[in-house]
Amino acid sequence: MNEVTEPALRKDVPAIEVRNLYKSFGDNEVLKGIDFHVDHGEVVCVIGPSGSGKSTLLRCVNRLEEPTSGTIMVEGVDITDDETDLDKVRTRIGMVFQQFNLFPHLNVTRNLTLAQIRAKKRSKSEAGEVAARNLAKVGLKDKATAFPAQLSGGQQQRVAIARALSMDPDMMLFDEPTSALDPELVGDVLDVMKQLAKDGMTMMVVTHEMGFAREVGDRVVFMDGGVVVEQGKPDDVLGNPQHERTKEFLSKVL
Ligand SMILES: Nc1ncnc2c1ncn2[C@@H]1O[C@H](COP(=O)(O)OP(=O)(O)OP(=O)(O)O)[C@@H](O)[C@H]1O
Repeated sequence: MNEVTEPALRKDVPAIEVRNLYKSFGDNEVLKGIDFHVDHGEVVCVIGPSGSGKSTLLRCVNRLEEPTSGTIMVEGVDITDDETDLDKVRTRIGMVFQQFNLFPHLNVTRNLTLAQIRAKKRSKSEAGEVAARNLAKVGLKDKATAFPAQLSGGQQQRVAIARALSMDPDMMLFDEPTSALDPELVGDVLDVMKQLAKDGMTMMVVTHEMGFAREVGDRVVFMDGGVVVEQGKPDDVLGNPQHERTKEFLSKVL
């Protein structure tokens, strides 16, 4: 079986580039002209109040939501163009959700190998090797045969990260990956994400973890009311915000 290989990664354009993006759900205009980008190897943390459109922006980036208008380029490919083969682009994007979305009836290894075998056409043994390598990366080598229900929420989220990594993504999107976790389990997941960032992974992280944004983010983007209000280096946006809306939000969360 020949593994499916993807076209070469374009480094001369941003990993993600969003231009003038609008998204409405019925009468509710949630994104109102967003310009946003993530460079290769960059960690961009998107923060903002509940309902500001952070998750919707992230979900538009791999077309889990269809934008109302605007352009989204992923590694130079226009994913808002109807002619684009979305599946090919999606395989380059690893996605981690608030709810871990593991298959409950499959053990950890099978959770990691299923998509590799189906979408990447890897053999079972090859997929198993990749799975083992990524489980080791998230510190869960000893859980290969466990079922999701036997794991803590933090362990399940680390399995979800390992599953995404097993598809060899060029970039990872995280949608509030620690929001569903008990506080004492959050650190282990953030540590795995920190290591990924150190290894050079391109990351877009929607998060309420301001400590993570400050320590790990290369750039922080503050959204409110469906627009990007302010963005810049974490120490600037979080430590010396320029806009009243940013100041007001940070006064509540820091
Ligand atoms: N599938 C959907 N159908 C209808 N409305 C939606 C849908 N998804 C999101 N919305 C609405 O879009 C708005 C923005 O939601 P979104 O989840 O993007 O915000 P958020 O900034 O990520 O908030 P939170 O931090 O609470 O997750 C909300 O008013 C929400 O109700």
